[in-house]
Amino acid sequence: MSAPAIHKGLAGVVVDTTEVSMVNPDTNSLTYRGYPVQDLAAHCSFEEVAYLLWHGELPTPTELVAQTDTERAQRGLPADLVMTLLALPESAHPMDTLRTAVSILGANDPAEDDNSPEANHAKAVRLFAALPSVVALTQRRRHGLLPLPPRDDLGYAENFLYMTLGRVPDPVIVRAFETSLTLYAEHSFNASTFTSRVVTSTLSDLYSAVTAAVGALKGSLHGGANEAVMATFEEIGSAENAEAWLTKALAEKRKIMGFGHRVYKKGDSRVPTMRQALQEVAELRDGHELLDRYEALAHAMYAAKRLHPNLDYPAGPAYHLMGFDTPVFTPIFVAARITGWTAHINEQLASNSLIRPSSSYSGKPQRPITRS
Ligand SMILES: CC(=O)SCCNC(=O)CCNC(=O)[C@H](O)C(C)(C)COP(=O)(O)OP(=O)(O)OC[C@H]1O[C@@H](n2cnc3c(N)ncnc32)[C@H](O)[C@@H]1OP(=O)(O)O
Ligand SMILES: O=C([O-])CC(=O)C(=O)O
Repeated sequence: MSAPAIHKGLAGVVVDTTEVSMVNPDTNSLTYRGYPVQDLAAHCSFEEVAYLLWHGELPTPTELVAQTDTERAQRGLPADLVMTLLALPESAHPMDTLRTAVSILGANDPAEDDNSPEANHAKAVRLFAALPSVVALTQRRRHGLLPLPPRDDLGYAENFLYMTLGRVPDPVIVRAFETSLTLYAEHSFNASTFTSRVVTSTLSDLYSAVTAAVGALKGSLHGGANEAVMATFEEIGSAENAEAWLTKALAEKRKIMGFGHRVYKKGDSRVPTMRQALQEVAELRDGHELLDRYEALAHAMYAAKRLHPNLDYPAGPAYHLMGFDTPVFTPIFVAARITGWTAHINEQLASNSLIRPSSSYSGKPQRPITRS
């Protein structure tokens, strides 16, 4: 019997179809429900993008108002959830706090085990509404500040920034932040989305699938890279050090976070849009020196390994200049990706098959128990 082919990391394996988004590395394009992500970032609010991912079409004004009303009404966190989150150790990573918050929101939802599309859509909007409050709570706690109540007179991105930073920043910052949310919202069968689909395929509940997806996104080979990028810029110190820093890091066989991608081998389709947003934030926030480090490392990396930046590379420094602490970068990614994850959860349920691949055994041959 010949040994089965092993698809390590499932690289290149097509496991299902999806109507949610298409990543095309040949044309370097990404579409959500058929719309190029760059066009969505330029012309639509993040709330409209969320609606599109969930429903397959952009909303009419009436549909958008209905979704907005539901979302704004659920932005606040229940007091007992706030108490529980504040009881976690101060050293807890904000991704741990967020993962715990999703789990508690699930335990408190009487419809947790209702897997109908309607019930799961209601849960998706509930998490979409609540997650910015959790992210804001974690950042404010790091500075000894109490959570701020949400404002229902502000759009999603503005309110997110207001609750975290304590004020609505310049419209340039709001727009750049909203762009990042749209770019982060969805990316086909990436590791965290696939995780959510694996959990869903067992007929578990949406909150469990999202909790698991948060865990998958935390890793530095996936969403955690946006935080690791900032650590890299701090280690480098200044643009002049970038090349020498990289030579040493590569000699030590380190992975350089924010570079490379499983699917895009000629560059990440989202990077030019986020690089432009970073530029605008840097101009407003005196970020030229950070931009110099960004360019110096990107050039050195291309020269050394022919590897391009992925979305986490411009997003990390952009969030830094907007005023977010590095440990809340990946939680922001969660708040955006909740839209894509939940669209995939309902798609998985609509045509479910248990996800359970096979393995090739490489352990000891069968043997009897022998005791002396
Ligand atoms: C939003 C997102 O999640 S985007 C991804 C964010 N993650 C990161 O930025 C982490 C850094 N990047 C990586 O580790 C990888 O590029 C991944 C995990 C994203 C993709 O990995 P894979 O598709 O498995 O690519 P693979 O690891 O086969 O890379 C091919 C070669 O390039 C090297 N390589 C790829 N990325 C990097 C990197 N960032 N730094 C150094 N070397 C790298 C690999 O070591 C490998 O070299 P080898 O052939 O000598 O072993
Ligand atoms: O697609 C991937 O493997 C990772 C990624 O870029 C994303 O999830 O946005």
